[in-house]
Amino acid sequence: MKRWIYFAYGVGCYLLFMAVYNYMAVFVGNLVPAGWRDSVKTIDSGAGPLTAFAVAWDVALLGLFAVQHSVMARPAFKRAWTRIVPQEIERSTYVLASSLVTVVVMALWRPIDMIVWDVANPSARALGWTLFAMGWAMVPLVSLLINHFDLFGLRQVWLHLRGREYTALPFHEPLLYSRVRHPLYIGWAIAFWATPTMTVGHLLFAGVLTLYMVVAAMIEERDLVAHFGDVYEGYQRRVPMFLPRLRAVEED
Ligand SMILES: C[S@@+](CC[C@H](N)C(=O)[O-])C[C@H]1O[C@@H](n2cnc3c(N)ncnc32)[C@H](O)[C@@H]1O
Repeated sequence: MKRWIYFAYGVGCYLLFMAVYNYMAVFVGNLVPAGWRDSVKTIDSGAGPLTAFAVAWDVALLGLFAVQHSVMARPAFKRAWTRIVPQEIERSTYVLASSLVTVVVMALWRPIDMIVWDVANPSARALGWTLFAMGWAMVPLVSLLINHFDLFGLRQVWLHLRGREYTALPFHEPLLYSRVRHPLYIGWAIAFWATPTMTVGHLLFAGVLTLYMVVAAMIEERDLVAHFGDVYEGYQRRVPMFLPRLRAVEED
């Protein structure tokens, strides 16, 4: 019975994350039909002036997101945390906490409507939207490369349901991972930055989260070196963090 409860909990956390992820794309892209703009919150919905308070408020919300994400992902936190939360549902609980914090950030977000750029050319606008769609598609696709189901806690509850021991995933460098070490974060950055109309609020969101991902990647790599040892250190020497090397430059 307990196995089924854990499994249902894991699936529930996963489905909640998927719903939040889809709403986040709507939120960041302001993808709300005209008639619904008063009732569905987006990054730019409602008039919001540029004030020091609005900037501080939004940065504090993003700080909350960063702290939850990074602290709960650390091995030391997990060791302490799993004295309270069963090991099998630790990852699902992380996914649940991340989803709830993301909902809080979006719900309490204060839009700052001053325009930074607004592309007029229709082809350039279409290019902006194409990049936006690519970014939001890239995140789940890249997660499939390393192991989507482990990342979101489903593998853990599935193995438990089948009465099998959890095994940590091996190091690998499939497709994009052979060009850059953090393609998932590249996907997020594209999703946040690609827009034909950029407001100060949206710029703050994209800028702070991009900065956070750079710091998060450095912290994550310390754990990956501790976990995979020489293999990951060799990977660090061969493969750049975020920007792929151009072959022509490599051969020079
Ligand atoms: C949220 S994912 C982000 C992965 C990476 N930072 C990126 O942007 O693509 C974090 C987890 O992916 C796993 N991971 C990252 N790189 C990996 C690799 N090359 N091989 C296996 N697992 C990896 C680690 O377990 C890490 O905790």
